[in-house]
Amino acid sequence: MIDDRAESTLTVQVGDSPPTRIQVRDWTVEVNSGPDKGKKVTTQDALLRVGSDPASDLVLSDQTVSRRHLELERSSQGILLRDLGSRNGTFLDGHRVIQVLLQHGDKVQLGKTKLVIKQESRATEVEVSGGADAFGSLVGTAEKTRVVFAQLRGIAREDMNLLLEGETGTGKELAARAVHQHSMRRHGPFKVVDCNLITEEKAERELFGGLRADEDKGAKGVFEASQGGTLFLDEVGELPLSLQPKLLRVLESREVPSLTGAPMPVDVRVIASTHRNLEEDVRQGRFRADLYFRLAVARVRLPPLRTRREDIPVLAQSLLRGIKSSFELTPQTLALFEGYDWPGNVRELRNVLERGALMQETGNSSWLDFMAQNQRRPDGEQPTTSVAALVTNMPYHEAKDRVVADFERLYFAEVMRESNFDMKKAEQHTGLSMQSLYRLVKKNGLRLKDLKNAEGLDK
Ligand SMILES: Nc1ncnc2c1ncn2[C@@H]1O[C@H](COP(=O)(O)OP(=O)(O)OP(=O)(O)O)[C@@H](O)[C@H]1O
Repeated sequence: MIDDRAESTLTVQVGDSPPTRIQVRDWTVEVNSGPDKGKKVTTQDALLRVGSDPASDLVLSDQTVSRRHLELERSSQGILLRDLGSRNGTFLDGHRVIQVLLQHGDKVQLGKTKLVIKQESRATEVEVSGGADAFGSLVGTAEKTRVVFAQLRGIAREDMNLLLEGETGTGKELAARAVHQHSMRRHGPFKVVDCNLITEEKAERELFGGLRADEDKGAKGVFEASQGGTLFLDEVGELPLSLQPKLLRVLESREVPSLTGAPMPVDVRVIASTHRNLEEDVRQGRFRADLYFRLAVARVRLPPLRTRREDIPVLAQSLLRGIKSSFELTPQTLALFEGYDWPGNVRELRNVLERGALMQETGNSSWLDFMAQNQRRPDGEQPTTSVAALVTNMPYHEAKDRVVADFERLYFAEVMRESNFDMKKAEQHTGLSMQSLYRLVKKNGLRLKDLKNAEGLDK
């Protein structure tokens, strides 16, 4: 449907404007009534997820609340609420809302729960680069991204442990590498441990060292191998509870057992990552509080790509350079990318570009086709559909709503861009009435100021 032949190509310069200082303000979401009354979260993060899923930032026990019910995003205009296809809906002043800009003090109803959203007066000033920015191999241009880079730059200089939070594919491992490269440990080793794979038996041998079998005598534990450098504990929330005290002991004593059993000092900075809400895991007894505080001396949250769409052009350019493809990005393609939600974040964008480059070579250029085909499991082995990847762990109605919402967003983004936001053309193309079209276009977040010829509407 969309012609991907290049009309113009886009180039983005990194670091081309002087730095500016911006204020990052705290904001609070508090449960005003319902089963979790009194529970609250205060944050400087750009995004806060609310639901009954334990990975949410505000976890509700209210059974009428969906697992992924809504998300709140701080933007320059205020707090933007997005219902994530919840089963029982989200209400503001008695009206069901899909997406709405909240005012300070607004009360939002979801199930039996009422939330109040407040902007706090406390603010921190952060110096960020102007324009586009980079930190190690991470690139970005959105203000949120530049704030994250400024935080990481500051933390890299200090020798403290760091916890990186964020959804899959948001760049946590790249961020850890970049912090290492910008720290005084940069000439030392950078080692990665995937905590998903650590079992009790493996932990003694591979993680902490000591107690090695004869055939392993020459092998070092990973703490010892990271001596003078950085150890990245990927998905630390998956570390079995039984091993957590051992890790805590090493972090506190800065020693691991040597071959002789005598303690050996280790000088290692630990950076951990998680896609979970570890604070909630601590509350639920799934993660030790003392270990959490040791790891999260500094904490940085990498925002999902859907909340920093301005990053997409510069990211796409940079990823294409990495793929070494001659593939050209047209404004239409970028517009389509910017209208998509990227549940797999930057990794998914990279996969789409790799697939796009391949499809271009084979003469097939339908973006919709390959956006739909794009969803594969992170290990890249077992092909699956976008639908299955997103929703298999949700109840049926929630899953269905979510899939329909995703389809609508993609469909209307493409139709409106193809028709150059001409409502009459879009009406003919979709076969919908002007009223329905208008409602669906608006619901799916397309900019009203771009719409043309929207006559005959009963607004
Ligand atoms: N800001 C960025 N700039 C450039 N590339 C990025 C950026 N963020 C992520 N990427 C790309 O996305 C891929 C995934 O990043 P990374 O492995 O660091 O994510 P992650 O958050 O650690 O994911 P997971 O939690 O699934 O392990 C990287 O290989 C890189 O290509």
